[in-house]
Amino acid sequence: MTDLLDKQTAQERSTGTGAGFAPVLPVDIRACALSKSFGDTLIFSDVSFGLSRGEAVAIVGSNGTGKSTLLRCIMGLIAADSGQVEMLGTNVSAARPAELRKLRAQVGLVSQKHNLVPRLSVLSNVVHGLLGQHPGLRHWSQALAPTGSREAAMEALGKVGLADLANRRADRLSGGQSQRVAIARALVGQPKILFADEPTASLDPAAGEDVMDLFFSLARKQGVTVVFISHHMSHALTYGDRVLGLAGKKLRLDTRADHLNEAELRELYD
Ligand SMILES: Nc1ncnc2c1ncn2[C@@H]1O[C@H](COP(=O)(O)OP(=O)(O)OP(=O)(O)O)[C@@H](O)[C@H]1O
Repeated sequence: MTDLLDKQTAQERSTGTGAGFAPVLPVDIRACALSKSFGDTLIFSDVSFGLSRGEAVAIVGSNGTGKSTLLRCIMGLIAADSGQVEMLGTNVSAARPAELRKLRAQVGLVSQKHNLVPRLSVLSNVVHGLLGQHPGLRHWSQALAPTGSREAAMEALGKVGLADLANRRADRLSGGQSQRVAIARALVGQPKILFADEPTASLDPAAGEDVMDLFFSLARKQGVTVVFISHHMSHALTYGDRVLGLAGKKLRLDTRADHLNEAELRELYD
């Protein structure tokens, strides 16, 4: 579980001071002894960790070690076979559908394939980020959305530097622009937790760096707790406060990023 040092790291970042005693922050995510198999194939077992408010944690590991599966278990998109997940004080594993919907409205996701609706405008795609809070047709298209929602979506687009592309169809964007729209969509509802599954996988190195910088500067400004999967060791060490490593069907690593170097991280892949 999260130690006091990790809590102080998150607090130091959120206050920007790094000085004095930090109050203990709430634990936003607590995973306890999670195990998951698909059929007869065990993916991982006995995975436990906790994340404090405002912490950024990178999940790393070789292909197929179960990083995405772990993320989906934490988010309650699939059920773990055993163990428990608590998110923002709700027991995800035992939550009723209405509780899960309420929880998901406080959570944002940026995935590898940004999953925009291609034939809709950029602005409508960002308005979709409010569907968790306002289910229904009014938040399907910007033309139907209430003024407040349209304004929130425009503000989010402004933060990612794409306000001037609000009316462009999403399928006319470059990969980097699409991923920025996906970030705006994830942030528009002011989530408490952001999940990102290899957010730079489809981008060239320069665009990937830009997207990571933008994603983390916005997330940190808003004090959001971030869980991200990355195959880039430098990203894990630069943007994560902590690194969780999956290998051999177990959580093999749970270490502060500033206590790790790339060579140590590479050992996880041997
Ligand atoms: N719905 C599913 N049904 C059966 N097997 C699955 C399912 N989803 C994932 N798997 C398997 O579980 C294992 C872990 O997959 P997962 O996508 O979680 O790994 P990963 O670490 O995220 O991989 P990568 O780094 O390649 O993205 C893989 O062997 C995958 O084929």
